[in-house]
Amino acid sequence: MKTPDQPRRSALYLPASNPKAIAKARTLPADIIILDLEDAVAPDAKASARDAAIAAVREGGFGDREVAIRVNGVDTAWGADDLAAVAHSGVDAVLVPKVSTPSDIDRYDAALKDAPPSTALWAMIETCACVSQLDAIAARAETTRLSLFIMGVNDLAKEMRARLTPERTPFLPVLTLAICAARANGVVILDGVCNEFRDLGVFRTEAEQGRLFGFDGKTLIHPDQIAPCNEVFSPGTDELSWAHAVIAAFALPENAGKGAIRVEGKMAELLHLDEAERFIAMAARIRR
Ligand SMILES: CC(C)(COP(=O)(O)OP(=O)(O)OC[C@H]1O[C@@H](n2cnc3c(N)ncnc32)[C@H](O)[C@@H]1OP(=O)(O)O)[C@@H](O)C(=O)NCCC(=O)NCCSC(=O)C[C@H](O)C(=O)O
Ligand SMILES: [Mg+2]
Repeated sequence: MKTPDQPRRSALYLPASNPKAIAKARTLPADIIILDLEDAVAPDAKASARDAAIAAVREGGFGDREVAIRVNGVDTAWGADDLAAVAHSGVDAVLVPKVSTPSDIDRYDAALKDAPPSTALWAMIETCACVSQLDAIAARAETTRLSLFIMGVNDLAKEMRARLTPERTPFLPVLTLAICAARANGVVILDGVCNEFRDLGVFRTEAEQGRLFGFDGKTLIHPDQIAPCNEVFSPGTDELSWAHAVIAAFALPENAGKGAIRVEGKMAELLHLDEAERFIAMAARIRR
């Protein structure tokens, strides 16, 4: 059964116009599968890709993986038909592109008003216009189906006219702002894609940067990126051993009522106890 707090370490995009990729996705260990109707699908294939995505969701076979459909923007030639079709598909989430304002979220939410309550609204963070309104956009999680952000670094690079290098220097402030807005409003947030799908060294470095910044997981474009991504976004052996040590130390009678203690030569506060419990719960969910 899918739960709101299930792991979201890896989210693989695939063009919904590619039946081989859809079949393969059912066998891959990604936590999330995103059937794309937007930028990965050519204009002539939009309508048939929409039908293929809905058919794939209805057919199922994705197991515990969450399945999302990324629709075309509501103001494009295909957006309204995409939204009408996906609203009744029973998909786990509808991912909407190029959100710029809080009212964009309201428009997409209204378009999904007849969808089952289990269908979530996920939003791409990839326009320059959204950057100054990230907190207000994330705050729509309170009043709409919005529950997850995904960074769109390719579109952001295009709009900013920035270069997308492995260090991602021009984007770091936006990544941080988006993470803070998401965290302040209880929204899950996934990092953008790494286009270098043949160089897993570059991919791993970028995934580790995303983990360091605080993302819950990363979006992917190729099956080869799934295993390193799951590894980077799972609590590591060192983190789990530290988490168990913190929990054990706070449980000692001599530490009862204390807010700050010494664990393995370092300070641990009650906030670290929360963090330790989060790691252990996450590891248990991944094992399940
Ligand atoms: C990038 C690709 C076009 C590369 O394709 P190709 O060269 O054909 O890859 P391989 O030959 O290595 O493929 C090996 C097998 O794996 C299957 N495959 C490949 N990619 C996927 C996938 N994403 N999901 C499932 N299966 C996949 C192939 O079919 C081969 O299978 P087999 O023949 O049985 O061995 C291609 O990987 C691709 O299309 N990737 C996804 C592109 C996509 O969806 N892009 C849109 C999202 S990215 C984006 O827009 C982010 C954001 O909006 C932003 O602004 O940044
Ligand atoms: Mg994009």
